[in-house]
Amino acid sequence: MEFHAVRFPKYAAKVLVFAPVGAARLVVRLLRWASAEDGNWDLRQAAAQRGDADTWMKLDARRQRQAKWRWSLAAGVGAVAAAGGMVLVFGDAPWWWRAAALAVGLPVLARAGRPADRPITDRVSQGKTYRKLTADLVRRALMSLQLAGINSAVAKDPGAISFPVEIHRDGPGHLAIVDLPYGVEAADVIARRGRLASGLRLPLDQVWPEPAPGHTGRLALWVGHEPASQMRQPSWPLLKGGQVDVFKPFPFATTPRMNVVDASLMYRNWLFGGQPGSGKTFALRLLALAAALDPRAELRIYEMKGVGDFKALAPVCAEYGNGFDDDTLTGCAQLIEWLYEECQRRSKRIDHYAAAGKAPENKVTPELASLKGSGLHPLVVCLDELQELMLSPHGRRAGEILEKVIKLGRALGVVLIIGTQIPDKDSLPTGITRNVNTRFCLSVADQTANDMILGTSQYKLGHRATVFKPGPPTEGGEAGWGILRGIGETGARCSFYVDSDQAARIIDRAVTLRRDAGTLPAEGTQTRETSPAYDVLADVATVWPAGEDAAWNETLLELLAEMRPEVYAGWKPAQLTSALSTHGVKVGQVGRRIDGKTVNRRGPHRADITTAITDRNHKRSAE
Ligand SMILES: Nc1ncnc2c1ncn2[C@@H]1O[C@H](COP(=O)(O)OP(=O)(O)OP(=O)(O)O)[C@@H](O)[C@H]1O
Repeated sequence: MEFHAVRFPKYAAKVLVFAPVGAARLVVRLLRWASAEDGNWDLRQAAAQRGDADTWMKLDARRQRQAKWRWSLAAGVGAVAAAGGMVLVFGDAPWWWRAAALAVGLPVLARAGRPADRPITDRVSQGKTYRKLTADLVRRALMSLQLAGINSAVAKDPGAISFPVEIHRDGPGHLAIVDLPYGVEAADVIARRGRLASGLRLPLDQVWPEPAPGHTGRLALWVGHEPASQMRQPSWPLLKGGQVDVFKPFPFATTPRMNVVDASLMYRNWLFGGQPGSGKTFALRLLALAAALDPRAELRIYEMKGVGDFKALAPVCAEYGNGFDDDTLTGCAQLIEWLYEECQRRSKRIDHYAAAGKAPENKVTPELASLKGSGLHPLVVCLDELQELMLSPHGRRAGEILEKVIKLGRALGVVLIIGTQIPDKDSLPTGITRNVNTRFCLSVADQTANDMILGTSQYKLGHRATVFKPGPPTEGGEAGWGILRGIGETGARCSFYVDSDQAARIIDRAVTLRRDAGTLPAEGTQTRETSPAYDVLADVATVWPAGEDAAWNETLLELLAEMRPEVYAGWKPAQLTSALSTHGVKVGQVGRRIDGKTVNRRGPHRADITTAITDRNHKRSAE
């Protein structure tokens, strides 16, 4: 019934189209019948071909006799129909008479008018498999999972699976809240989503088990009327128009029930993880597009896969890098260093505004973000495929600094958005994972990857992005689907889909917004406001203590700080070690005799510094 109810407007339109055709057809049929031509047509034809005029005359006389009464009957029917029509149209019959006549008459006419192969109503058997969720069905499906805990409990007590709330309609589907037998966890069921779907005889993406609040044995099983892949996700509400305020929520994804989930950028850091084809880049790009639609937000993007998924955004970026070559990775590492300095600059500015009473809680406010010259405008930095940087020689230091930036940046208007394919601890330092507050885990291969992205124990709690199939929906995959944690309740979400052409059109709008606001970066100028430039190799060589083959980091730092306090003041020895290591200089133990005793501390050898400088000069002249 419900199936037909939703299709009523479609049926009504079809009826209106086919009814006039049907009326004409019926009139033609009536006239043919009245003329009685069809009755002995074949016999008359045969007689005519034989030249048997006598028989033909007899047959035709018979036809005429028949036609006579049929014509009178047809005329009668015509007169009654015409009179009835006149009364309905011009008479003072009550409105519901007319409505009833239309309700009965039009479908009859439409039935006569429709082509034989196009029924007015859709056949239910052709529709999607729709199954009203009943307690019996859920029980049967749960039993089919072959979970010992469920089956043995139900064998003893058929009421071991209970429903604290009656199964009810919830959006375009039904929701069953299920209390599983004692000791069975909702997570055990969620891990067997495929079997559960089989038990319900439904496609996988129509069956959405999730942990329900209350206790770990409580399952929220939502079953859609249609598979998610067949439900048309609405297009991104910001596709055609609109602006974003990064301090306010904007649409980001939909739930399986097609409810819109809003996301926000300010005071957040995002981590996107997933295997190739999971839709990670598209989801991350959606956030970048949203940021582009706030003309105050400065965008800096590095995509280290090198395919140019973010190229459309380049015109609005203050900095954009694409690739995994040495230069791009170095650029990204320098951006991270710059971010850390920027955080320090911003925290001084915040102090200044806090003292003036303009930054309560020592946080960037929308007012400060909009204030030209405050230096506290939103800064959105996207680093996609971060594993490329982390696994490069820049990785260690970049990881350390990025962790600091994540910790500091949130209150300072710096939003970091990170995407990675490989979330192991070398590709994504745990210091970073621990400090992000919003995570979107798309299809991943295993529990480890799941928990690296979503956080410890999430897999155990039933938040499992392993259930999603990678690949675009056109090929049966579930790209765009993932578990979103940190915004509202943790659960399965599908990010809005915006293809590259649409992205380019959105950026056209963003360019206009930024041109009007005076924030469009001038073409070809990728600027970073920086501290005075420094070259650690050259600086170390300059301050090198005369006559020494090796020197302690501490000694060097003292000399460096004297030479360039604005750069080196406050550096820790480990910082010098890692700065030198990015240039290939190894820092080892250096022994010195102090008060007659040998003291070992870390430091570089002069020869290594000289070699590194020579190598660099060679490389530069080769380029
Ligand atoms: N939300 C979505 N809805 C529908 N299709 C999507 C969605 N997101 C992505 N896709 C499709 O899936 C494909 C893969 O997406 P994407 O390139 O973002 O994957 P990825 O996880 O970044 O993969 P890789 O790591 O290889 O770059 C895209 O070509 C796109 O067509």
